Amino acid sequence: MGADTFPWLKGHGTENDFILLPDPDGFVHGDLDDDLVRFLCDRHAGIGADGVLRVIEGAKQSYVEDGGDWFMDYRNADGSIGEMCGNGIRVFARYLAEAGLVGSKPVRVGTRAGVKEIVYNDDQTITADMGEPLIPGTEGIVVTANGHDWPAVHVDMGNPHAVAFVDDLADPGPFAEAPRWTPAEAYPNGVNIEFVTRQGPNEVSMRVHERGVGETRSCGTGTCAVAVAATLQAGQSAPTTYRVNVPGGAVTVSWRSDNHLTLTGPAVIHARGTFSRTWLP
Ligand SMILES: N[C@@H](CCC[C@H](N)C(=O)O)C(=O)O
Repeated sequence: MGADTFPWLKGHGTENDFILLPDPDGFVHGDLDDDLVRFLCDRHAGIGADGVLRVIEGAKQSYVEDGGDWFMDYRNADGSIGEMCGNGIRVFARYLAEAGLVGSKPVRVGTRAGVKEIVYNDDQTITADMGEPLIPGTEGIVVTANGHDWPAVHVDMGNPHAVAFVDDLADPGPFAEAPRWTPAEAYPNGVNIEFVTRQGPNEVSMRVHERGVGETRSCGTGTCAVAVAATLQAGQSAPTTYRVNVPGGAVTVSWRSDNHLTLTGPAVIHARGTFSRTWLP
């Protein structure tokens, strides 16, 4: 279903890359087809990306009650739905600004994990209010990769995360296999797994294996989960601010005293084109 040809753009935030599909009225793509998402994200046969961000006017979508000004319909590269995407929302906000869709009021972006407010900073970074973390438990979860086991902290940022502190970021290995976790019931819908080393009192480095994608160069919700876990690990409490280094760059996460997290980082749009459905296999 959908139009024979449609416009696309590509952008990234700390090299977590996304294909944007402008669909203001929500009818170009109908209910976005998993096969189309997989094909677009394929790095060999398609355009290549970690996920797809469909841009729909908030009032014209029917996925959530409050779609904000603009709704971000996020899909992982395997076609699955992710409730929220912290790098994606900045790239989405960059697209809105460049397309002239932003007024003088802060933009409210609707997601399946609630509405998030966006601030455009003078230094060209973008800040998203990521809302409050849920911390279902800090004990009992173990992640396994490359023959090693690590205890992990469960932090939910609208989507699920398991954060494991490691001695060396090389330890989890090259992720030839997806890391596993126990108990299975902790994450019935799968999980994003972050491996973290502490670099200083307020600085950490991480690698991530994303649910529905594989290892990526960055994960914004993951950086927030990591900042929460690092704060707790250090015996600190909000307000804290962490620099979180990822393979694709660095972001700043603040855990404010009102319990909201803010995520600040870069976001760029770097390619655009027109896609023809006749190219689909
Ligand atoms: N890359 C994202 C997270 C995308 C969703 C995730 N893979 C999931 O399934 O929860 C980010 O920047 O937060």
